[in-house]
Amino acid sequence: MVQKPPSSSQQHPLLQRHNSDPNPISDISMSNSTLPVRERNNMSQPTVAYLGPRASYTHQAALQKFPTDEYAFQPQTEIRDVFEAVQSGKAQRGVVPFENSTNGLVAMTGDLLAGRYWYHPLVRVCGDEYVSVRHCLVGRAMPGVPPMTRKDYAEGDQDPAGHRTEFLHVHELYSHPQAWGQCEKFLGKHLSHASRCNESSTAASAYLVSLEDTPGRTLTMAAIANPKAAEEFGLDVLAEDINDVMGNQTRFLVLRKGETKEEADDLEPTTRFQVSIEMQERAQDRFL
Ligand SMILES: O=C(O)C(=O)Cc1ccccc1
Repeated sequence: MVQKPPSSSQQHPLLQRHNSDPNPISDISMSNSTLPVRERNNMSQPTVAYLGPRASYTHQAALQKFPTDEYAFQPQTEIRDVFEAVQSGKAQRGVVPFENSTNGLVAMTGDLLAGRYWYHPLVRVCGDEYVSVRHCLVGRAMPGVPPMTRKDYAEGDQDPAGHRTEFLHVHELYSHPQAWGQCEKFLGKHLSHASRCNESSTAASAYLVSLEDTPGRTLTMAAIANPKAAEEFGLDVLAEDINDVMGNQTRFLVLRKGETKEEADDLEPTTRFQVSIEMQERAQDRFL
């Protein structure tokens, strides 16, 4: 589980930071850049591929890690597209979500690192970045209805009926599969009637909801995403801070292409059905 402690000595071995990049493109320093920053296509700048679209948590991790005046940022639709961009050399670095403090490994990243999809033999992990994840329910607000706050939500806990009616009109929820498990209390209490649809990222789910303009449908769809995604795609925040655990964090990995095929050949392909801890151990072999 990821919980960024004050000192790395207190970290679980699987979660220790890997910030040393023996082969940096340039000096990779932290930056406090905030969204939104437009992607640039300046060929002279190294490219960072990330799980997009803009305003995803992964975008935020990429912007925290790489200075926006030195790198071009390239959103990718799927996590495997980030691996592909790094493997093919189209991007010099990749950023993917890896694990979360509330509900653990991001399965697709684990699978790709462990070799279940053995198509990216030269991709290596060369750094990491932590992002505080404060999910919101985003969609179209009823006219005049303000966002539900965490305080409203806590007060709801004391309601003997245990249920509230604010979101009965929402029938379809969209998000990245990892987000459901981080918001189970809120969803169980307010949206147990809604069906859940998996999208490639939280920001992609907000974008999808924003595309719906059929009268009578717009209020029935909502997404779990970053408030910046609501802003980016013209949606309203319907409920703030809906993650079960305050201090919810995700650790993102920075990928780069390995120097030689020999490095890759030292790793054996895994079988399809290895359990998560074995995948994590094997994934560790990919760290530089
Ligand atoms: O980056 C995103 O927006 C994602 O969808 C990945 C994710 C999902 C849940 C928590 C953090 C990152």
